Amino acid sequence: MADRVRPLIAGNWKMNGTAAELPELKRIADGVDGTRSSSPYDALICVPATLIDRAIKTVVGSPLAIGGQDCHGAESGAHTGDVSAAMLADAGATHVIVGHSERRADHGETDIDVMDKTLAAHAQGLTAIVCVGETRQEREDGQAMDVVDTQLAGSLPKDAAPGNTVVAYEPVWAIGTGLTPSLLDIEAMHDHMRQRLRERFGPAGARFRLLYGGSVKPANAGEIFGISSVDGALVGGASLKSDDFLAICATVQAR
Ligand SMILES: O=C(CO)COP(=O)(O)O
Repeated sequence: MADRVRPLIAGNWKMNGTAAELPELKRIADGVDGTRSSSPYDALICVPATLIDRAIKTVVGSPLAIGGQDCHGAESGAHTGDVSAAMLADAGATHVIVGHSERRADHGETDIDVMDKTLAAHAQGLTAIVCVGETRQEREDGQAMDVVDTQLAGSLPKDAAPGNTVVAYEPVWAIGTGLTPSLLDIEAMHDHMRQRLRERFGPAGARFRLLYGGSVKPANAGEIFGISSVDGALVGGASLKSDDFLAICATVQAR
């Protein structure tokens, strides 16, 4: 336990959330334990870019951090509709999700794009949460680890370090489906990723936080956090409800 990495419970609100949901965010902020230094875990909600500024004001004084869900790889310029890492940092975000499978699928983002976004995040002092994960077909074909290896190698820049980068393993087929890999499969993938990070980053590779994401709920969080190579979760649907998100946080504390 003592040598375990400090857990991070991160919520991804995706394209959900307007001013009407700020009271729900406040309930999460009020329910997250302790102060940043006394809490046994870090908690984060990644809200839509339009809500970051108001979210920061809503959670002020609580240990809950606020992040964005994507950033452009460029510092600024002619990219209509995009948001830069500098804009997220300016709004008060401390983290940003990059390479989520929904962006890889909906916007054709490649590993090179994800690496650029990660670098852009780092340049602004943001922690990048880099998402990787296989499709159902890739898992059925026995390719899951190869796919994740390629994504990790291609998306993580040389400057990635435990202090500026978190890796989230999110099997595409587990997202929003209620399906999850077996505990043994999650453990095998996380152990495998840890090994790859050690090979590439040396001793620092042991300290990157490795999150699991995909249908994490209060009912399964305890057993998932029981896996020693799982350092927290990236939670979608259940992060929209304060009761569910806080119940997931409570299971981390109990592990
Ligand atoms: O995509 C996810 C988090 O980024 C997971 O979403 P769900 O928890 O809704 O499956």
